[in-house]
Amino acid sequence: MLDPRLYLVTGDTRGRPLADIVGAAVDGGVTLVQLREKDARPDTLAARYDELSIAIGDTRVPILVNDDADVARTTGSAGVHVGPDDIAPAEARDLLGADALIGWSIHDLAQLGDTENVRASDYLAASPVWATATKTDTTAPLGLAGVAALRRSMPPHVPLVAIGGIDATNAADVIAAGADGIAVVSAICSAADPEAAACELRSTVDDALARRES
Ligand SMILES: Cc1ncc(COP(=O)(O)OP(=O)(O)O)c(N)n1
Ligand SMILES: Cc1ncsc1CCOP(=O)(O)O
Ligand SMILES: [Mg+2]
Repeated sequence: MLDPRLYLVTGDTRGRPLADIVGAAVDGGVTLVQLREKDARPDTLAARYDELSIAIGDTRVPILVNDDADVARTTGSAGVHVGPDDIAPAEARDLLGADALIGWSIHDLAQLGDTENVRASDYLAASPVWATATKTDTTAPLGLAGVAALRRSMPPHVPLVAIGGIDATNAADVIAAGADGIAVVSAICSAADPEAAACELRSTVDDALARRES
């Protein structure tokens, strides 16, 4: 069962071992992990996947691989996240099968018209909500109004995660706008205490979801 509330996408750890950061973040309440190393070769990515898999232990938190569906398949990972420069979700579904988790980056409302790929996706990612130094080659930021517009236009049963410039100060706004979870890189990977950072983000998201549902 996909729990999109707090999604850690891996990134710069300020010199600390990635597996330590991911393990701490999962202890702090991360519900989903994506291994994202844009410059890694497939064998390096697969080795990193194995390290993360050990780090999360028996928590059952799913680990997805960014971009590379072949590595996702050969490592036995939970699935893949794809965007405009990657294979399409429907193609990833053919490759990985019905049980895989497949996420798709959404940049504008028009993309929702691609019903084959929306249907092939387990979640959609509003990308980016705000400009971020972590990824500079993005399309125009959607803002909170863009998140709300996507949520209104999407199939109601499909989870929407929001990514880009999200931290503890604005996470509740993103949930209030209609996201079902937040995806973060720097708010956890760059934090002095990644477990505490994850814990704060998770309770902020949980509180905002409870307010939205009350
Ligand atoms: C959860 C999540 N959302 C969006 C992205 C961005 O994917 P993409 O547009 O393919 O860009 P890269 O990550 O490949 O640079 C993501 N990775 N995760
Ligand atoms: C991978 C990705 N896709 C869209 S924005 C982004 C980076 C988000 O990083 P941060 O959480 O540090 O803003
Ligand atoms: Mg990509």
